[in-house]
Parts: sequence; structure tokens; C-alpha cells
Amino acid sequence: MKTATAVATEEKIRVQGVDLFYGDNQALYDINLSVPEGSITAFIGPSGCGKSTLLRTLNRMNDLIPGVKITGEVLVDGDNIYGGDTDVVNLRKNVGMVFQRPNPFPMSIYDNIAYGPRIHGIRRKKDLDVIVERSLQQAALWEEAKDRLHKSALGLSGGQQQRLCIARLLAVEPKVLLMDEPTSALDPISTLKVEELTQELKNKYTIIIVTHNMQQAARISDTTAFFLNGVMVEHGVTDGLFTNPGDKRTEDYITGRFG
Ligand SMILES: Nc1ncnc2c1ncn2[C@@H]1O[C@H](COP(=O)(O)OP(=O)(O)OP(=O)(O)O)[C@@H](O)[C@H]1O
Repeated sequence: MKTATAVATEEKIRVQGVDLFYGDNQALYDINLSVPEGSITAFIGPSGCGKSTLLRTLNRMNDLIPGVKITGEVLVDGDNIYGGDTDVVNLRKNVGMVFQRPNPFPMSIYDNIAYGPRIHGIRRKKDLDVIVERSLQQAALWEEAKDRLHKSALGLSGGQQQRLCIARLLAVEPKVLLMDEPTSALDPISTLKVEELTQELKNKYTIIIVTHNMQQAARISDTTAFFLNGVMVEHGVTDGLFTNPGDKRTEDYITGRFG
């Protein structure tokens, strides 16, 4: 399914020397990572290796967890998001996140999408109508949702709800989409739809996806990073990492010898 990537040269995100502690427990060790604009990066590795923790450092979602300490730098478009003057609300608009379980708000499909734009000051119905349609189109949900826009989002299937959550992010025009196991609660057909969607979105957005499904990483990502015990063991072009891993630990994991 993977399509040829436009040559991605601009660096969108750079992680430099990041250590992260939950209280006294260190969860990430000296992470260094460069993510090119317009690409899909997959994070893989066994449970508890720090994939979600690293993903959350990229839009400061860990700030919400008490006792977290982070050192090092995360640069988005060259700016250190842990620098003193970062507007975290704006950061999370630019670097949006989709979670494992779809979490639509208990309101209509339309209002779910319009929620973010309204918060950011867009009030005119005409403008909101355009954003709602565009976002649902981009998330490949328009055809299924257009006749029920004012019905509750909770009436959608799980797969539709996940695409709605993606549409809700797209409505505020982010630059980066962080996806934390976005298909793990979905059936195979919905999973395929979300995977196809990532291919359509990737030239416009930079996508980072945490997945336990190595076939999924191989199908959809341009580069893959393998983590173990809080360390990034290897990061490389996906095809190369799966066919010719550079590190024995990566090889053991992808061949199912542990994890
Ligand atoms: N809120 C938290 N408070 C304390 N420790 C945490 C918290 N979240 C994660 N950890 C710890 O940090 C380490 C990394 O967890 P993390 O959830 O990032 O791993 P993961 O690779 O995403 O795992 P999984 O694949 O199971 O989701 C684990 O040891 C975990 O117990």
C-alpha cells in the first residue's frame, strides 16, 4: 500500500538528548531522532519500552502527568517546545494526537469537528460548514457522515469514530499528527481505512504512529524506530530495518524471538 514518498528533505521534528523520568523511574534514555516533513515514522518495540512516552513528549502531553521530569530538547520547526515561551495550547493545535480508543465528544458529528475551530475563534456558520465538510472529506468520512451531521457522534461505529477523531484534528489544521496505536481497537476493514488514510495525509502532514503491529509499520511507514527498555535501538528506512536490521536486538524482535 505504501506509495512513493515525495522527497522529504525538511526536518520537522528533532529530538535531542531526551531523558524522561516518572518520579525516580527513568523511562527514556538519551533519545535522538530526526523526523522529516511529510513522512510517516513508526515507533515499534515491546510493551513498556517507552513508545507512548516519547510520542507524548512531542506535544508535551506528559506535562499533564504529575512527577514527570524531562531533560534535553524537542524541536518542532526548529523551536524548542520545552523552551520557556512555548504556548502549549498552540503547540497541541499544531501537533495533534489520536489515541488508541476513539474518544469523540458526546455531541453531534458537526459539533465535534467545529469544536476546535470555535475555540480558536471561528464563529460564522458558513466558515464552520466549510471546515466541517473539508475535514470529513480529508478523513474519508464525508460520504458516510454527510446525512447525519447533526446526529450524535456516539452513534458511529468504532472505525468511523476514529476517522471522526482524525477529522477533528484536521479541522484545526495541524502540521503533525501523533497516532498512538490508532487501529488497535478497530476491526480489519476499519484498520485498512485508517491505514489508507495515513497514505493520503502523509504528504500534507508529518505523521508519527505507535504500533504493535509490525506488518502495519512495514505497510505504511517510511522510517521505523525500534525501542527497547527506554532506549532507541535503531531508526532507519522501514524496508531496510525489516529486511536487514542493523542491530541484533532489532532482528530478535522483528523475527519474534522476544517481545
Ligand atoms: N503515567 C505514568 N506514570 C508512571 N510511569 C509510567 C506512566 N506511563 C508510563 N510509565 C512507565 O514508563 C515506561 C514506558 O511506558 P510507555 O507506556 O511509554 O511504553 P509503551 O512502549 O508505549 O508500552 P505499550 O506498548 O504497552 O503501550 C513503562 O515502564 C511504564 O510503566
